[in-house]
Amino acid sequence: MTDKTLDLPPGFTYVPNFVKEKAADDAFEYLFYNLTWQQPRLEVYGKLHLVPRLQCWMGDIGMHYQYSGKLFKAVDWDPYVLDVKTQVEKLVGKTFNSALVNLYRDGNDKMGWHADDEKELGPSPAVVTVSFGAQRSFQVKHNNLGETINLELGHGSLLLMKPGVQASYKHAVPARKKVTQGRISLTFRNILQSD
Ligand SMILES: O=C(O)CCC(=O)C(=O)O
Ligand SMILES: [Fe+2]
Repeated sequence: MTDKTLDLPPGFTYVPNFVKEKAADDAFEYLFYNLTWQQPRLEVYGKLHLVPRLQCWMGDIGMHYQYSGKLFKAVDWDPYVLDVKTQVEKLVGKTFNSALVNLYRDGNDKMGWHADDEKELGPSPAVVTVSFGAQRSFQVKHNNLGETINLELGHGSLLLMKPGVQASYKHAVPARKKVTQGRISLTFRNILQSD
């Protein structure tokens, strides 16, 4: 696999047209209407807040995921997401047993700064994001360097964060008030322990 965008930080690989445009259009529509979306409440500094996006956690049977002190039980693989997973695994050369699927209904929905560094992912996970719908900024910031790098994740694109990235960088999807369209991201992960 070659890095298509040369100014990415080390450990990041971006593939703009991982899913072709027409198939990506169909994928957005299909996922939007067919997944069971949830908007969990998470506790932040002792107060419960609805997460500012919708999500669907899926994976192999028995997978669960601890996130901000809350346990999410995976629903069964959606057949289309499973198909994308197989293509991702071929490209990346790693296997994944779960996916957090995020729906940003419009530019008000967002995800704050974090690393995908939950202990269930192991010390040095690979995380892959496949995006459908509105182009959104994906910001990346090194833990010791101030600079925020803006990546634009397009419709049908794939972003790979290689092993090691989560220990050094945080990432976020900031609000973009002018964006009126939705975006869905499939974020493939490998959870080490299961029931
Ligand atoms: O929507 C995205 O591209 C990023 C999502 C993300 O960082 C996550 O699910 O942990
Ligand atoms: Fe993340």
